[in-house]
Amino acid sequence: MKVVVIGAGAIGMLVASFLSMDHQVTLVTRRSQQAEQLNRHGLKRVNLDQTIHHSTITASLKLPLMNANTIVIVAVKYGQLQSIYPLLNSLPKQIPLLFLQNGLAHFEEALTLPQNTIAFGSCQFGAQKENDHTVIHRGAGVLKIAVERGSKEQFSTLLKNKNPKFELEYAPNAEQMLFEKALLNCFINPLTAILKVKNGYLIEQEATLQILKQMYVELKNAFPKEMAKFSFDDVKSLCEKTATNTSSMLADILNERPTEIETIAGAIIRKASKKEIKLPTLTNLYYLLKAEEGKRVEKM
Ligand SMILES: NC(=O)C1=CN([C@@H]2O[C@H](COP(=O)(O)OP(=O)(O)OC[C@H]3O[C@@H](n4cnc5c(N)ncnc54)[C@H](OP(=O)(O)O)[C@@H]3O)[C@@H](O)[C@H]2O)C=CC1
Ligand SMILES: CC(C)(CO)C(=O)C(=O)O
Repeated sequence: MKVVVIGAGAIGMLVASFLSMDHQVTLVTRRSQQAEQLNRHGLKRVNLDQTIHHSTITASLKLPLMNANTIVIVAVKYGQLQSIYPLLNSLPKQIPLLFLQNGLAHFEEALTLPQNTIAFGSCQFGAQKENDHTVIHRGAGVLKIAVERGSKEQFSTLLKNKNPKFELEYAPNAEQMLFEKALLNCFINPLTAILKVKNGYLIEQEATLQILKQMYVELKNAFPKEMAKFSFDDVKSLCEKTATNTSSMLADILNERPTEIETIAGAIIRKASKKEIKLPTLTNLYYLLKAEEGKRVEKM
């Protein structure tokens, strides 16, 4: 089938690289230099075991011609979606869309698009962009796909993938899946971005472990049903599996880009606040991260 991936960042390049092993993939970039690099050198993936895979994909600034057998995957950051919505709006209604953002804010926005089939993904793995044509796989984990509207069948070819290095699975409820992932991101993303450490560091140090534990107790108190799905060991396990990853929020801080703090921690804090429950640890991390983002504005 034809797969169009919009956004050639860490996740877009990793997903495009794995899917190109079975499908015809077009990677839509924002910058012409990146499209040129990808078309000249190909897309290079550094696997978990350090082996190298070269993928054959087409890179382009524009969307390719699509047919009934095309899926569009949106792999830009939440803050960049606003610039993509007009493009998605203009696509035929029959083209299924799959959104791969972390956080909660894109859920309702995506559902206002006219496409018949809208799905959401939850990436439980790490990816790091090394340069415009190289991506590093940082931690094994599944890509969960939940179809919120329309036909699950449109994703069945994609889900037939049997690559053990890149597992895909259906999740029954998109909103729940995104909520659970956002909770997990609350443990890893703000703290790694504030401390400027890789994910694994959080469970190596007693001090950071204590912060994670405190946050676990507070989140469990606020969201007992959702938090019942994972134990503190699951939080540790995600840190362990993605130990060498630069979290997506740390990557934003290091590259002086806006972070996804609002759609991740902000959204969770607001949900708790609606229940009149405070999340002091997460709220402190939220403000520290905002202060870190503010520093960049001052520098300019
Ligand atoms: N990285 C990770 O380990 C994980 C990330 N995620 C989530 O996946 C999502 C993507 O994150 P990630 O890949 O890390 O982000 P990146 O910042 O690495 O990639 C985003 C890409 O989108 C591109 N882009 C922005 N605007 C447009 C546009 N209008 N048209 C085409 N491309 C555009 C950017 O291009 P340019 O470079 O030119 O600005 C960039 O390459 C986020 O929601 C993140 O939270 C989830 C799990 C793990
Ligand atoms: C899975 C994890 C924690 C990987 O770093 C991630 O979602 C992110 O970086 O945003």
